[in-house]
Amino acid sequence: MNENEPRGPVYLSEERIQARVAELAAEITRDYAGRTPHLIAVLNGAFVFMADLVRRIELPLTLDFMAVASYQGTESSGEVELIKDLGQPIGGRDVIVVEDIVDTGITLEYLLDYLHARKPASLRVAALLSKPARRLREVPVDYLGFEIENAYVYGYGLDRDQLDRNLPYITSLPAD
Ligand SMILES: O=P(O)(O)OC[C@H]1O[C@H](OP(=O)(O)OP(=O)(O)O)[C@H](O)[C@@H]1O
Ligand SMILES: Nc1nc2[nH]cnc2c(=O)[nH]1
Ligand SMILES: [Mg+2]
Repeated sequence: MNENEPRGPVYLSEERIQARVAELAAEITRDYAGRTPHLIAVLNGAFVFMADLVRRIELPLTLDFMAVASYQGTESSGEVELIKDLGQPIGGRDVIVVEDIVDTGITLEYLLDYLHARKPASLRVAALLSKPARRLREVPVDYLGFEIENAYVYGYGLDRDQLDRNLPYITSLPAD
């Protein structure tokens, strides 16, 4: 079998992802006209989405990365651990948090509390994927790529036991 063949159903093709990322970037470009947004991606999962998104935003911008972890394998531990803090202050900045997926919402809730306390001028969220069926915390997503059903997905930055983050499309684990 070809190593690059999808293992499960292709959930979202590379073409669909790229088209949607371009739409989100156009919305951000319109909404932040005249400003210099500061994008903060959440490592590791959001690194691919972040790289594609920023290259399509037609504005001056700055960016940073934070790292948190709450998942072991495919299950959330329910506790968020800060692994890498902000590299630059965000006081007075127009911050956009960039996430690959909002699942239970626990990670995003933690991040929004953490960032809000540092007094940005504004704070919004861009997430490629959302799984509303799994939500345990109510969290805002201002720029959403796709709402998806309750399946464990991977590829395009998202991992399957740390592997497959490099797939250019998104696929899913077959149901048990
Ligand atoms: O809404 P939640 O249930 O909190 O889940 C979403 C978070 O889980 C994943 O990250 P993970 O902690 O697995 O680390 P990773 O980004 O390094 O894959 C994903 O990238 C989100 O950050
Ligand atoms: N890779 C991956 N990470 C997640 N973190 C929370 N939900 C998911 C998911 O569906 N896939
Ligand atoms: Mg993550």
